[in-house]
Amino acid sequence: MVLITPNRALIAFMLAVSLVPLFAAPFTVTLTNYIGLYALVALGLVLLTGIGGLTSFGQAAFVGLGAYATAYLTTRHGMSPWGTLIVGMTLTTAVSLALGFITLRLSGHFLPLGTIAWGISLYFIFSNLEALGGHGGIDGIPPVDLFGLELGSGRAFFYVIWATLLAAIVTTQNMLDSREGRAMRCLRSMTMTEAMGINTLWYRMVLFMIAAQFACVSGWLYAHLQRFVNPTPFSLGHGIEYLFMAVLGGAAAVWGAVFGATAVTFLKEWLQDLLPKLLGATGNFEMVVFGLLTIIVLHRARDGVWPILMRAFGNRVPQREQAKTVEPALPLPRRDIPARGREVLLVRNVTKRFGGLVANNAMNLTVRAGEVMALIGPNGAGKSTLFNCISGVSPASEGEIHFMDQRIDALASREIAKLGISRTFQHVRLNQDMTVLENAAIGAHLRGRKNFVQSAWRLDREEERRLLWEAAHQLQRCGLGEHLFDAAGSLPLGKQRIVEIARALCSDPTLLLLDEPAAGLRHLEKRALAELLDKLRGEGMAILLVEHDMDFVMGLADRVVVMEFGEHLAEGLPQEIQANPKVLEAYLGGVDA
Ligand SMILES: Nc1ncnc2c1ncn2[C@@H]1O[C@H](COP(=O)(O)OP(=O)(O)OP(=O)(O)O)[C@@H](O)[C@H]1O
Repeated sequence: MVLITPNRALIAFMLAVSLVPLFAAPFTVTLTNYIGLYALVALGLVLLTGIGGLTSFGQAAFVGLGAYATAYLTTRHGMSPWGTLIVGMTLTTAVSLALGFITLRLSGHFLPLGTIAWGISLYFIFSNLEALGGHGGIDGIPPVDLFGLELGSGRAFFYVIWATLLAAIVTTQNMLDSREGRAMRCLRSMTMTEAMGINTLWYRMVLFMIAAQFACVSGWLYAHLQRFVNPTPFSLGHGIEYLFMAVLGGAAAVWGAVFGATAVTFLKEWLQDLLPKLLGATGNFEMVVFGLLTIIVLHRARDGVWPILMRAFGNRVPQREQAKTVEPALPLPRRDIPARGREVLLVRNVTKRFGGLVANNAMNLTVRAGEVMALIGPNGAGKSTLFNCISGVSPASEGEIHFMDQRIDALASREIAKLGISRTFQHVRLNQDMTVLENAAIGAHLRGRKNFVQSAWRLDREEERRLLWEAAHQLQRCGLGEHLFDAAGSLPLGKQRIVEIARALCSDPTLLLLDEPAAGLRHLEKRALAELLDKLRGEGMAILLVEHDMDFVMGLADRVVVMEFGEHLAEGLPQEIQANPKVLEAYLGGVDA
């Protein structure tokens, strides 16, 4: 059976599309032009919604911005269409960054509401501004001139539209398959992503801006295809239609945008013919059908139709072809290792309150380079809370935390990650759909520099090889060498915890915080983990671990701190702790005493 990979599908699809202007009827050419324009907008929504988990109803307004910018500037000021494209994109950048900066910092419904407000406002601006022609719009938009060739007809302009869409698809796929793309694909797990040093607000802004740019370019193309603009195609209703295209096609699949745009365009044509005949009246009845279909898709096929089609055709790689080898590369530069025995972490009188509950009460702790410190205590003693305070995931209410002589208790978790603290989570936080290798590589994010533009144009390949080589190396050290290309979600939970350790190691940390690393592991796996941690200690790493498996802790830790009810109960060598009556009484309930 011939495997239909996304790249093969892309080539076959583009070949088929390129024949349309040569053989198809004018109506089909027009329809295909519109599909290309819609797909470009839906592609932006795939990034925004499917990848970033953000919803925008305002994409039609960005299309309008691109269309009106060129309509106004070419007809009123005689600018060249290429010049207006730059103006439109600059304007879009400014608006999307401003809108994103205001709404993306706030969680919940602020972005959808903000984009609705933006969509409505712009529509009314287009409709009411005299200079923009009001409801009547602007006509007489000149055709685009390409290398002296005037692209006046739909057939001539066809290739410009589809070449633009192709470039957008390829660059989007490139970007997603990179350090920048991995960060974007993890944006739904904000706590983890920030703890890996990634500025999630920045990446949400970037996604919002890219989606707005795709919409703006679509608007520019639309204006020069139609040679006329009016406010109707840029209304909120059309913003919802774009969203429907992305949801129907598959908001997480780049190809879902093309499929969604094609399906909705044909469906709309068909319904606009059929429904008036059936109902005996005219009106936008197709919108009712789209509304019902959206509910069905969200209920029955949350990932949209595209992944279902791909599975039906035997391809189980949802987004793109993935290489199954890791190319050797130069090792990444490492940070200086502190001298063995140097105090790396100092926790002084840290208190953490959740309302009236005191989860940590005046906790004290030190961890030195080249030692494994275990933090133990019964359930609910406050161990994970202390981890969260140290790593900046949830800041302490009182007290001081110092790392390598620098006070860190007021820093955000991504700033703390930059200094050299990396952690795992009690409840595993991996992107289940990404490969084990990609998940581990998230940990190395801060060791790369290339930005999303460089990634989109594949100018990051050397760095990418080094990052993936590092991720593969750390996974191999952790005993996961044979799982590099498995989806992280396919591994048993115990192994997923080890992936988290490899991810933390990819950041080349000075201090490693491990929250219950041995949970869910079998005996031999625990032994291998203990050997790995022992090796890391030997290399000078400081390790603080929370663990309930006493055999594991007592066999590995240099020192143990015991917590109870959020307080420091005891501290000492493992054998001292095992013999401490307070610990036996309070922690072990005196069972073994
Ligand atoms: N975000 C939160 N909001 C309110 N209470 C919280 C929050 N996080 C933790 N707590 C409470 O703080 C206390 C300490 O919880 P924590 O998870 O730190 O304990 P733990 O020692 O890690 O327990 P376990 O070993 O079961 O993981 C518990 O009573 C818990 O319910």
